[in-house]
Order: sequence, then structure tokens, then C-alpha cells
Amino acid sequence: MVEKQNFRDAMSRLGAAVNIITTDGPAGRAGFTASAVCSVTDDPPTLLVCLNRSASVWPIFSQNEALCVNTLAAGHESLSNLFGGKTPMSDRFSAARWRQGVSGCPQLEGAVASFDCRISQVVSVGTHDILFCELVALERNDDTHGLVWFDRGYHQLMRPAC
Ligand SMILES: NC(=O)C1=CN([C@@H]2O[C@H](COP(=O)(O)OP(=O)(O)OC[C@H]3O[C@@H](n4cnc5c(N)ncnc54)[C@H](O)[C@@H]3O)[C@@H](O)[C@H]2O)C=CC1
Ligand SMILES: Cc1cc2nc3c(=O)[nH]c(=O)nc-3n(C[C@H](O)[C@H](O)[C@H](O)COP(=O)(O)O)c2cc1C
Repeated sequence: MVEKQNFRDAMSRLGAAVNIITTDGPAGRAGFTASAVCSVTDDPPTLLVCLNRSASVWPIFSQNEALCVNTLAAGHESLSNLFGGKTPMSDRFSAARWRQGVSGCPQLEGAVASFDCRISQVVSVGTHDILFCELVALERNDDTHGLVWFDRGYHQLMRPAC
């Protein structure tokens, strides 16, 4: 049996993009920071997001039918901390500029990419819900540098100059 702490220590060695997952709809607006995001299939274009059911945002994401995965850029570290902590929702959103995407969910200005999705399926595993998300629209910003969560800290990824 692998201990939880041992698992987390090993998982901290897997670098991952940092994302702010937003939603809006009948249950209201919410957002949280997530590194557990992954591409599932490109036909139809689908990704997954793992959300802890004990998070304050869970009731909102479980009622709304859409979300947007906003992949963070270098410079978004403090915004990531805001959406990853015990911060009131209004403080989280007032710290950045947002547009409304096709799905109605907030899209972060200056994100590396924004994946606007409808939630197509939800599977519960252990403490988390896996949200399968089918793309309805996407935006890319190729002028930004990347941001990775590795070894419990942020690391900026610079694009090489041409
Ligand atoms: N998948 C998740 O739910 C994740 C949650 N977090 C949360 O963010 C905070 C800071 O995390 P770290 O500084 O990276 O240190 P940490 O020691 O809490 O986590 C190390 C690594 O373990 C994994 N992990 C952590 N909590 C998990 C969970 N409840 N379920 C599945 N995997 C989990 C993630 O890959 C994480 O980067 C913690 O409260 C952590 O729970 C962070 C990353 C992923
Ligand atoms: C870098 C980072 C990555 C995180 N990744 C996830 C994740 O993939 N899934 C998740 O459920 N929570 C993740 N969290 C934690 C949530 O962001 C946090 O629980 C969420 O903001 C809810 O907090 P609240 O209950 O105070 O509102 C992450 C936090 C940080 C700082």
C-alpha cells in the first residue's frame, strides 16, 4: 500500500501546466487553480479536469454545464495563488481582466490558451470528480511565455527568440 504522502512527494516531481478553471451559469460564477488537466482525445477534441469534491467551488461546477480551462502564462503566479487558496470568489476575479467566451464562462486575458468547453461527462474517483470537457471554442496567445508547477513551485518557460 503506497502512503498518501509518498504519492504526493513523487507527484511533485511531475511538472504540469497551471490553469485557472472558470465556470458561469445557473449556479453562478466560480474558478479554481488546477494542475490536474490533460488532453483525452482530439476526436472530438476533449480534455479532462480533476476537481476535489471538498473544494468550495465543487457545488457550482457540478450544477453548471460549461467550463473554461485558462492555461496560465509567466507572470500569473500570484493570480494562481489567489484561485488556489481560501479566497472569496469576488477577490479572485477582480485581480484580472476577463472576457466572456462562447459558453458564457470567463476567459482570462493574456492566458497562453483558453479552452472553452461543455462538460460532457463526470466520473467520480476517490476524492475527486473527473470532468470530461468537449471543446466548443479555443483561443491561443503565442506571444506569452509558459508557466509550470514543479517541485511545489512555479517555473517560467521562456520561448527561444527566433
Ligand atoms: N489534483 C489535485 O487536487 C491537486 C491539488 N493540489 C493542492 O494544492 C496545494 C499545494 O500542492 P503542492 O504544493 O503541489 O503540494 P502537495 O504536497 O499537496 O502535492 C504534491 C503533488 O501531489 C498531487 N496532489 C496533491 N494533492 C492531491 C490530491 N488531493 N489528489 C490528487 N493529487 C494530489 C499533485 O500532483 C501535487 O502537485 C495542496 O493543497 C494540494 O492538495 C495541487 C496539485 C494538484
Ligand atoms: C498549483 C495548484 C494546483 C492545483 N491543482 C488542483 C487540481 O488539479 N484539482 C483540484 O481539485 N484542486 C487543485 N488545487 C487546489 C484548488 O485550487 C483549491 O482547492 C481550490 O481553489 C478550492 O479552494 P477553496 O476550497 O478554498 O475554494 C491546486 C492548487 C494549486 C495552488
